[in-house]
Amino acid sequence: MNENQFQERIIVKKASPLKGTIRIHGAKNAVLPIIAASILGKSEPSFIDDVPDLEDVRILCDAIRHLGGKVEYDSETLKIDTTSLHTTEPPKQLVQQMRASFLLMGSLLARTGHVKIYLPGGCAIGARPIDQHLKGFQALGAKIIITEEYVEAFVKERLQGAIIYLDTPSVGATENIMMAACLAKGTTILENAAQEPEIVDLANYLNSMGANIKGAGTNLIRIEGVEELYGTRHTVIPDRIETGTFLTVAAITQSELYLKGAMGNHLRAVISKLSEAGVHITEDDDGIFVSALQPLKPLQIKTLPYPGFPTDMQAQFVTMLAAASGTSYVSETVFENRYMHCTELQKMGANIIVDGRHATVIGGQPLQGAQVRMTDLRAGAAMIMAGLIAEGTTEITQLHHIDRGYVDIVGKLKNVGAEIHRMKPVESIPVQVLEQEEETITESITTRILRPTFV
Ligand SMILES: CC(=O)N[C@H]1[C@@H](OP(=O)(O)OP(=O)(O)OC[C@H]2O[C@@H](n3ccc(=O)[nH]c3=O)[C@H](O)[C@@H]2O)O[C@H](CO)[C@@H](O)[C@@H]1O
Ligand SMILES: C=C(OP(=O)(O)O)C(=O)O
Repeated sequence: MNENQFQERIIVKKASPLKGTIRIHGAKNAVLPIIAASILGKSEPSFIDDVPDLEDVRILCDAIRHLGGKVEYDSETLKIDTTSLHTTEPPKQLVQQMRASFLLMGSLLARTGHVKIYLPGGCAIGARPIDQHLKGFQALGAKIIITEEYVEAFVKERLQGAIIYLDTPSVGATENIMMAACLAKGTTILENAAQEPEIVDLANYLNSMGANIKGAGTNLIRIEGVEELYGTRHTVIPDRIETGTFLTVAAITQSELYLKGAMGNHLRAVISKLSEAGVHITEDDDGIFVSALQPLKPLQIKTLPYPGFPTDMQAQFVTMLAAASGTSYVSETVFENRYMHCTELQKMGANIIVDGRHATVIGGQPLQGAQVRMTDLRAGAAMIMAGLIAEGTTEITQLHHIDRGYVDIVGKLKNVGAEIHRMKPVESIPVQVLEQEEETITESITTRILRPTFV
């Protein structure tokens, strides 16, 4: 018995070409800021539709409940009522589980004039400072105290509109400052703002709550502060990273898939790179059809803020390129420590050389099934992709990473023909069983413990 059996894990086997339809869920990175923004609604609940059932969503909803909000989740609709709040201190243990929890800062500060929030956790893909968020709040007139563990911010009356230039187009800082500025007195101009589709979705939600935001989706956002915001109804955009992930799954397994609900407009850089690699993609009003029946060509990729190539697709592309015929070059310019999946891919036989922010992927080396870990969320998807083309069986642990951001990825892949199962960890084995079944123990325990939790 190997030590992995004491952990929950995904077992994946080499796949024949996959075929069928995969439904794309609402975007994690859109719904999280929207949940944080719901705090700004002083009257009427918000109804958020197409909310993916993800661990990050559950954690943020728990944080809202802790603050005094009422949250219900039914049939992918979240009802959030934040008309009365009773604390401005989100709980440490929830905040430290995820990066997006820090987005509670802008909305709590604007709504109540105070917030005390612990420094956020999340995927270890780089240092991930919060200086641009704080710079924005200070410009809006907040007094800030920072310790090694938490940040506390106060404002006497209302925040005041300001001109804020972001040193780097941070997604989270743009969202946090945009939320805070909605209730500030006067006009805020946010320069060098991030332009991601999730920012546009957040601005649409805020505007429908009564805010006055113009320019979201460009690098200059103008926010006229209003007196009050109220709950509203909003549908979350489809997840472009989940879509991109399944596009690369199709590419690496030489498959044909239809991604229902996917929106190509948010994925121009990814679709363009896949086309360059020889993958055929057609879009219609309901989704994206991908056909990858030719050998993959190598690529050069550089991750950049939107509309550039997304860092959240880098791990999946590196894995796909390990199966291409030729050498690819990848540069990661957004996060300084986002190649941990390469070490795991190397265990499977991939020929990848990492040098600082650059990775050279020498494609075409056959992969072998191995025991590997998910080192972060997207690396988790990358491990599954590698398992789908590796000879034999791949066992993947550290599944909490994938649960943060993909709704039932195992079930979705199984539905299109993949041999993939999620296994519960082995429970402790009674000594007498070990003694009685000495001869047949390996097989009987293995059969008992390898029961899939999803069928
Ligand atoms: C919940 C969510 O939406 N997460 C996404 C969001 O993360 P997140 O909002 O954390 O990412 P940012 O855009 O803020 O980070 C981009 C870069 O800016 C730097 N930075 C950021 C803030 C700051 O105050 N100072 C600073 O220097 C970061 O270290 C990083 O190098 O955008 C990232 C970049 O597309 C994605 O990978 C994440 O999936
Ligand atoms: C890095 C990611 O998320 P987060 O910012 O929540 O850690 C991601 O979605 O790939």
